[in-house]
Amino acid sequence: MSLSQADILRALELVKLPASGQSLAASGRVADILIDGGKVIFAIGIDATEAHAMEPVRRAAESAVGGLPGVTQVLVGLTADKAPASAGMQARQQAHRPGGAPPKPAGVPGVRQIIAVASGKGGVGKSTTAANLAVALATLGLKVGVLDSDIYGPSMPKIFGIAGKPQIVSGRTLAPMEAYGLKVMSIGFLVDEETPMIWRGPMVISAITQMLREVAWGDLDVLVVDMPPGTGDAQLTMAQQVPLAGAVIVSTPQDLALLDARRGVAMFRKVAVPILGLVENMSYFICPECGHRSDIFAHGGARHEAERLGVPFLGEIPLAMPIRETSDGGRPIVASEPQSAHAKAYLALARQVQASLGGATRAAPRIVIE
Ligand SMILES: Nc1ncnc2c1ncn2[C@@H]1O[C@H](COP(=O)(O)OP(=O)(O)OP(=O)(O)O)[C@@H](O)[C@H]1O
Repeated sequence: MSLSQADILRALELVKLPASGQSLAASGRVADILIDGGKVIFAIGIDATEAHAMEPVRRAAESAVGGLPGVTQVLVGLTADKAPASAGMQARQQAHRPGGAPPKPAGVPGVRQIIAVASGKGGVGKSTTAANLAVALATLGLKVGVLDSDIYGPSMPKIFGIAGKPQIVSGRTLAPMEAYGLKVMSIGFLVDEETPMIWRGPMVISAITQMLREVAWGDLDVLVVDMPPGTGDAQLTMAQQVPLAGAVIVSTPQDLALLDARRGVAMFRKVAVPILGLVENMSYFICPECGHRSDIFAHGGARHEAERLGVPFLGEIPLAMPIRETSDGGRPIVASEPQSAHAKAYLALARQVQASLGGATRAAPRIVIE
């Protein structure tokens, strides 16, 4: 017998909301129920300020539906349609909390620092930079993890050449995959390529929360989070809900990409995440035949932009065939050709990041209304 939406809602009648005692099924908060064989995915709509209070409801909903005959897997996300940056929301938060500051996201046990690698737009080489930066940080002696939260195009399984699915270690906790001495978790391991529609956008926030907190990361010095590209609500909420020590913004040197990078810097500033700096990717081209260097995109734009914005400039990564080939072939260049000039560019970047992390402390996130 196949499962229906009515079956799911019946199971959710047993789950009560903490404040009102109303059943979750009757609350009108259940949305986007997707049934695929024994796999059930749905969302619970929340106000972003309720994320903490509603987590037990999310778990209860998962176990209620998980108990239905025929259900093999359940994924439930808390979705806040709007980033909690509206004036009304802030007023509500201040009314509830005498200090006025929204709660600081809890740290992840065992993980010393979490950094985001972000870009204002897609296709600038954010994931390639994140992967090589992670390997370079490990080369410097740090214990490093990579969390690929790019719901629009998770690329870490490909960049690290990882096939298969993570194993469950206990309850809901997953073991991260491993590659080149790094612990790696990707939304790409968890969601089928055909499934993502409802995960995209708001669902991304609960997906990343689960990947942060329900993965056995063990002891890590740095967790590098590959963010989804862009500066929309999902990214803003993520920047606010992950306890970030800082953000690295990747841009190419063209004016348009730099404009987007500026938006990226503004987004992290809005939620008081320190900007570790700007990286210029595809900065210049060195001809593999003759060694001649060409500044294809008028290189240097990101350095000027960083100066203008008052953020550190972290370095330039050339546009180079070996970077693309190794990245697309599952062998990031810092691991596969560590002596190459290209790998050294990433190592220089990693040294800068390591140095700025030494001093970076996370202020309590504060939403600034402009
Ligand atoms: N410095 C570089 N030199 C040559 N190719 C590069 C470089 N950086 C990235 N690439 C290539 O550009 C393509 C896009 O890179 P990548 O997937 O890292 O970008 P992204 O910004 O994460 O993209 P998306 O926004 O789609 O996730 C890939 O084929 C990658 O191998």
